[in-house]
Amino acid sequence: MVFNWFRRQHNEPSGTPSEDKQPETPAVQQTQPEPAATSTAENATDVAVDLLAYAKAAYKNIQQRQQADEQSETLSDEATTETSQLKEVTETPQPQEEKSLEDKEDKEVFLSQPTTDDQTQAELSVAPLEQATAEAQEVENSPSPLEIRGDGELGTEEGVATEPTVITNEETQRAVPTTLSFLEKAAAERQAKQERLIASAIAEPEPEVVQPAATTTSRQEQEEIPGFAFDEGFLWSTEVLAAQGRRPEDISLEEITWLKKLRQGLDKTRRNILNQLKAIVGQGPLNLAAVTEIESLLLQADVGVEATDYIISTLQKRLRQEALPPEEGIAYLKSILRDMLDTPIQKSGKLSSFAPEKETLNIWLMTGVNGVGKTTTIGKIAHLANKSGYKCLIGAADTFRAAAVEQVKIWGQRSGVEVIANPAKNADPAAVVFDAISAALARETELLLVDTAGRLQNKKNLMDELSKVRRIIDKKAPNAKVESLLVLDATLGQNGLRQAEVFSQAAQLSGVVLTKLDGTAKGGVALAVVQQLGLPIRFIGAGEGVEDLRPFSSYEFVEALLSG
Ligand SMILES: Nc1nc2c(ncn2[C@@H]2O[C@H](COP(=O)(O)OP(=O)(O)OP(=O)(O)O)[C@@H](O)[C@H]2O)c(=O)[nH]1
Repeated sequence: MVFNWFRRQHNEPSGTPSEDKQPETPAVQQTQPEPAATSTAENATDVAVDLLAYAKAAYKNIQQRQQADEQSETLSDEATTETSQLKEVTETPQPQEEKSLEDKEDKEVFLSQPTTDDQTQAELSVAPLEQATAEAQEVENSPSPLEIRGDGELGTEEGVATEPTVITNEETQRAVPTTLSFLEKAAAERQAKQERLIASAIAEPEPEVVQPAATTTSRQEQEEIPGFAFDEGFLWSTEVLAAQGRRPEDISLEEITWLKKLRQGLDKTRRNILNQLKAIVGQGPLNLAAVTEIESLLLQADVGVEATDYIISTLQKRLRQEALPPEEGIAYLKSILRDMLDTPIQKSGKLSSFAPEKETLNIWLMTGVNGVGKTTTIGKIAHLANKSGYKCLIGAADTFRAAAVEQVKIWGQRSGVEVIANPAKNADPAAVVFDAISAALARETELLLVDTAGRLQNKKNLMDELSKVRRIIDKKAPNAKVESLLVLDATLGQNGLRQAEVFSQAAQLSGVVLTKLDGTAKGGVALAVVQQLGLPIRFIGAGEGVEDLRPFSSYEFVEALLSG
């Protein structure tokens, strides 16, 4: 079953994701951690233990999938090597001076009847392959130095522990009589080595001193997935996914990597505001000094005046009713931010997950000024679409700048998606859109991503061009589901929002993509976007790589911004 990266759930066998399987905005509210005031120290420990067990299970699953992938890769590599070696030997038997003609004939006969039981001299010609299989088996059979049992404890299998056997070439050679012919000697050596391998495969390692589960497991796990540690970032990411009702077996390496990246991107903003906010909201109703301090913290984080005012007044209302301990105050603040981020979607009555509709032509117009990451975003969305099983196409309608077409073509190659472009210089963007829609209809494309020009002389030109493109779409694909997404560079803060206002008048925008959250961006700009533009954020980008973009989740974003 294909994983739908837009909806973040598996597609049904029909290819259509089940809307009912998981709530659109996953059970965040219900699964929010209990407020500190009502939870006892004991159940806090229980929650921590549960989360640790959950994280371990998720890590183990990722690990197993990685190993399975590696094994299948190795096996297919081996199979390829085996086939090519056999082919080579069969097709072009190399004459060897020291071997008799008889030997060579034997070899050819054996290769054409590889299942014979008798060990002929010719068998040795495939020894490396058999050896490889035996070695693979050895890896499979040999116990890992420290096993995690089903009960989560660490231990070894029952039985007498013996030192793992190390086989040296010298030892193997010593066991073989020297009076044998070269080929016989090789066969005997191989046999001896195999016997030693089998013996070592069932040998037990020295019993380990059992360490406390958490520390030993994490150390072992750290060693087992190269470059992917069972660390604080992993724990935080799994906690965020657990809170959204995800099962440990469904969690992928990509999701963890993404969440860690997002959190890292917002690290600076979080460090700048979190502790101070905690201290202020934990002091009861906000006095003037507290209001001024929160205001300055939020404005520095690019939240913008409008959104800052809203946050403070909503917070104040609650704090006047009851005093909240710091943790609970932050939990309440998080809920305000989530509500703000989700409001545009709720108002529009649309689904909170944003995905192309299957078996329908979806046209997503990507707009935004040059340099904000529009082309990169198109490439990343195309990659997500491809991975999620959608038929995707890109229309290179940013003809204003010649290099833009070339750039989008490169992203098309990177994401494995075809690009429709017009080679003529300064081609009419509407004509490119026309061609792209024709191609999309002919190929039953489900998602057509259209790159549009951002750098036009003035607002009127921009408006004219975008309206022309919309007219073509309405005429040529009246049933298509059209979205117009504005790409905004988060590092530009309030300046970016001013550009956004121009586009929102010109392009009938339906959503925003926020890019470069991995850089110097202050995450608060997301709140300014929804408050000032009234548009939902649909995707966020946090890096230049093809995997560095994901559908926006208010829950994940706010956790990355405000969880300590
Ligand atoms: N750090 C970071 N860089 C990004 C991100 N998205 C895009 N970029 C970089 O921003 C630069 C501009 O990106 P483009 O995709 O070319 O932007 P554009 O809006 O298409 O602009 P033009 O190419 O001029 O049309 C490139 O160097 C990208 O690698 C992001 O999420 N994080």
